[in-house]
Amino acid sequence: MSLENKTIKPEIHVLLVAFSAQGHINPLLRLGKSLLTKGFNVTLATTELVYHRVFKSTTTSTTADNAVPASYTTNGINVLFFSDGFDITQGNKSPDEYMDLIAEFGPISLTNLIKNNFLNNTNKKLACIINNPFVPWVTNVASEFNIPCACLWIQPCTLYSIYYRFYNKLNQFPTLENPEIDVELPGLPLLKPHDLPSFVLPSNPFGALSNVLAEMFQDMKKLKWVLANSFYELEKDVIDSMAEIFPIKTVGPLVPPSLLDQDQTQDVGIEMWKSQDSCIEWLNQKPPSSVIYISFGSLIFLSEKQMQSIAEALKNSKSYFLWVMKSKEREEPIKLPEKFLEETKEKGMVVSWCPQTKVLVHPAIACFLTHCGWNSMLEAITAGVPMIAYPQWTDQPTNAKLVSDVFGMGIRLKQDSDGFVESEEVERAIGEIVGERFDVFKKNAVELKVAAREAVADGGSSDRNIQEFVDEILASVVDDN
Ligand SMILES: O=c1ccn([C@@H]2O[C@H](COP(=O)(O)OP(=O)(O)O[C@H]3O[C@H](CO)[C@@H](O)[C@H](O)[C@H]3O)[C@@H](O)[C@H]2O)c(=O)[nH]1
Repeated sequence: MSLENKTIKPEIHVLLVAFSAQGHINPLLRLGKSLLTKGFNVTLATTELVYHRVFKSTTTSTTADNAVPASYTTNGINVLFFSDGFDITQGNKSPDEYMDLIAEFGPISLTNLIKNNFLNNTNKKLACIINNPFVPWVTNVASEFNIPCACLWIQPCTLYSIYYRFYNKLNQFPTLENPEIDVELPGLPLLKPHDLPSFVLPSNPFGALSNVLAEMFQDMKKLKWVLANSFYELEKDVIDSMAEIFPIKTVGPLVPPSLLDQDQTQDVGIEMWKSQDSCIEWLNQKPPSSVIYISFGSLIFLSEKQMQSIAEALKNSKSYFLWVMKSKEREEPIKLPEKFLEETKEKGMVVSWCPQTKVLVHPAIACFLTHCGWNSMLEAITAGVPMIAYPQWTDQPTNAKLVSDVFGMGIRLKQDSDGFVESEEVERAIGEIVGERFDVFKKNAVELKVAAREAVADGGSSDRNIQEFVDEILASVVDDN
């Protein structure tokens, strides 16, 4: 079924609502792009904070310095900004403070945005709202207007299953009294406490974020669909295990089109930092599969001691390396371990931000030392690059378990109880992954790379799921009329 062969008069709109983070916005925008090609009108609503941090530099708004434009368009998707109550002139907020603020101001701002942009216009039919985790209140706004709501889950389906079962008390998890128990869940290998997401551990210090997840998973009835940025062939067993409980439909990988051999000019993703593209020139001079790429995503800043330990390992290893070392603030100079750059100038390059997806597909890359953020992992999977997992918090420990024990495309570093990794361990892991076992990891990685392309190709599992979702939205519009 397509929009053209229906006799619906008003324009059919889909509204995407994203939390203020690049890793949340980009998968939603890419799903929006697919819906655009199916004939829907697509709008992204995100916070004014995102406008100031990301879009401001790319718009040609003539408004006063801190004023937010009424709307903005990126590759066919309309972008609207709503207030999260955050005043950018007042400095940063802790995650807990920010979650409280957005939960208080978000629902009112979004309600007004929907009324002003959709409900006051009889030519527009808002057929579906799609949110993502960390803005669970969006489902309440949608149900007040009686608009069907979907959630795009932006972590592995494995995490969806774990959280669903944990927050609804379906299985046994570690407790304060019994912190060391292993967890056995359908479709997954046995999970030790250090394989579990930090939010489900009794030691979890991230109260507000965990509460927001609890709110989502304990009140799923307002969600008509749960979609996932993953693909069926990657997490088949765990997806099947949720089918009878609360199904999740994979629609990914929602990665830049270039990673899937598609037209990159059609990408809708945003970038939080300007990348140092000179690293591609540098990679061009290196032999195939000779460089270790190291990056810990957009949120994590390692301790000085940990950076020294990794630096020591890179200095001693025989491989070349490309290391993304973010500065806390964009303008600040990067803090490098003493003499490190000088000692390694023949074999390494350090940048503050790189074009990661171009780096991962470069033939010179041998493996990726990663914190296991799900966007980075999906990019590595689609590029067919083996990984060394160095997880820190939230979903990352479980993602690391997937790398080593489910996807078979890498190994996890041995960490002490504080998460610290000794330099010898990093050196050992690099030796292991680029040594004898490289061919096995690479073979598994390439198989998943092929499966990812098949999933998004015409008639593939994700393509079929998107079409099914589209048909169901259209059916609900027709029922409504
Ligand atoms: O130099 C760099 C480094 C990173 N990236 C991009 O930045 C994104 C990083 O995303 P991700 O790997 O998901 O890491 P985080 O930004 O840390 O993501 C947060 O959000 C993810 C999705 O919910 C979770 O899986 C993570 O644990 C959480 O930390 C990726 O698209 C990278 O391509 C660049 O473009 N250049």
